[in-house]
Amino acid sequence: MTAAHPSAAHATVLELQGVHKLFGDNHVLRGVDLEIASHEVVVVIGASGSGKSTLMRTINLIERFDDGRILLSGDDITDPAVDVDKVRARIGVVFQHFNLFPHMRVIDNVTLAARKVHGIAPDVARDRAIGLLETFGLGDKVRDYPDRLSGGQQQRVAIVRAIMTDPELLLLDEITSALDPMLVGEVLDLVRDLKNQGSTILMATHEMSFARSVADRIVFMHGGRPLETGTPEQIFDAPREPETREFLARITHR
Ligand SMILES: Nc1ncnc2c1ncn2[C@@H]1O[C@H](COP(=O)(O)OP(=O)(O)OP(=O)(O)O)[C@@H](O)[C@H]1O
Repeated sequence: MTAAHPSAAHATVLELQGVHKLFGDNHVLRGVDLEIASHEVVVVIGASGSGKSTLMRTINLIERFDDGRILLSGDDITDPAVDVDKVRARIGVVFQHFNLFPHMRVIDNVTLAARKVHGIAPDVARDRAIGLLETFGLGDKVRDYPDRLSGGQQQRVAIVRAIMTDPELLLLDEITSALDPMLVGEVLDLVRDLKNQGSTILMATHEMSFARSVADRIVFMHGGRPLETGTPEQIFDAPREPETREFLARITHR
């Protein structure tokens, strides 16, 4: 397995410049600067409430933010004139809760937004969905309803849905937090497959061993901004900042 490493040869997919977000007087994001290169897997770690989900939701334009800029492959997606649906077709998102429609079969869950929001022709969407479901071991679930699937299978379906538009960036927000521990591995294996296929991924997780094995770069969020960023070895084995050391000691002993 060859890990993708950020280098000058890789184009920048995502760039955050001084992003601030407040909920009332709760100043959650305090000037976040972050760059992600093409094919890079960046994992965001940090204490509960440090703003990881808010960061994800801000990038996908679910949360309005208060200051700063976000560029996607050089395009300012925070310009008020942007077409939000077009931006969202370029960013795949998976949340903690799968949010599949219970009354729709897997194939329809996977193709719905691609057809209705992103304008992909129904037969093209269907062929692509079946191909992806087969690739990720869900080929026999195409016509099932979500309640016939395990939580891990449902989350894999949600990931397939997120990559239907072949997005430039995939945001994965605590995608294993709601799963039975037995089912976490199959979902993380799919993320590993996506990395090996060259996806560009920003992921928030509490799965530290996965972060260590898959991330090209770890971002430690603290005090509303990335306090420390580095390779997994730098962050987990030789953190510079006392806050990083304290966080890691706490989760190790949990
Ligand atoms: N919709 C909202 N309205 C008001 N406050 C919010 C909202 N969403 C998040 N917050 C606040 O923003 C802060 C950061 O929350 P966020 O969910 O981003 O943290 P997190 O790092 O993802 O936490 P966790 O690891 O528990 O998922 C918290 O203080 C939270 O209460």
